Amino acid sequence: MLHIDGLTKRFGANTAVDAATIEVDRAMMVGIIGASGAGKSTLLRMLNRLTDATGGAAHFDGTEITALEGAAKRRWQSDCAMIFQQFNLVPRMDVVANVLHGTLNRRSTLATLFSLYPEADIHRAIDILERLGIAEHAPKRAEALSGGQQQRVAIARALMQDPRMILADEPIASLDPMNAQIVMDTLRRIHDEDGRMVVCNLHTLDTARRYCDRVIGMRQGRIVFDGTPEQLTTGVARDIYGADASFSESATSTEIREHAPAPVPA
Ligand SMILES: Nc1ncnc2c1ncn2[C@@H]1O[C@H](COP(=O)(O)OP(=O)(O)OP(=O)(O)O)[C@@H](O)[C@H]1O
Repeated sequence: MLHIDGLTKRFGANTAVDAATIEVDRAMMVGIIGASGAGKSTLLRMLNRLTDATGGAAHFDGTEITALEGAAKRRWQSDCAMIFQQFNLVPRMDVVANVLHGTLNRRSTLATLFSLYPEADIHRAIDILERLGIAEHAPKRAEALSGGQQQRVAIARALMQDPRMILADEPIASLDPMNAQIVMDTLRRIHDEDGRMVVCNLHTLDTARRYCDRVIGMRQGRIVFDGTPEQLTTGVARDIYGADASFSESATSTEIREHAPAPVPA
């Protein structure tokens, strides 16, 4: 299914991703973890061709995606929808229009210019919003929604493309723990119900353990762990994050906890 072979990206003297090799033979939910700067975003960006690789190759279902150009490259970018930490919605546009944006690459420039959407697409957009539990917000401007709701709109926009793979780059990094859980539940559901492959960059260990079938650990551009959530022990995590014996898992946790009330000023 997805074969990544020696994929490398250099920025000048800095090697952001160093000969990454990953074999995924069936659609699953893959989590990529690692400290800030480990190369997680760069790896995803090479897969959806926002960034060109310096070396190596990636294949999806037999097609060398790192070699695609022109229309074939655009088709692939539509086949692997990307979700970002900052949602990347058009804030002043309503929710439905944001979701319909997911069809832009298969519509004519003229239709896009005049916001002419086929009725079937509008119905589909509403159906997807319903599925994600946010249809009641359809007429609102995106900027009026909470972060968690906005991220679900971004997921709806991705689904509108009917992608073969979803790449999520730190989709919960800007969310509070409650909304983080809703968004991760949504991504997991999409995987379970649609059988779509989901590759998700995550900051936090507990999220990777809880939601992913397979976890890949990156450190300084290299893949230093590739295994099941059960194999991701505290010792392994310490290697991935490059921390010493004082490494504490809670430092990378998004678990929902009761917060102690703030002290009342005297
Ligand atoms: N466009 C760029 N130009 C130069 N260097 C870059 C560029 N993008 C990323 N880098 C560098 O590549 C390395 C990997 O960055 P990347 O953003 O992929 O890491 P990350 O694991 O996703 O980090 P974070 O969790 O902070 O997003 C870093 O050293 C970063 O400074």
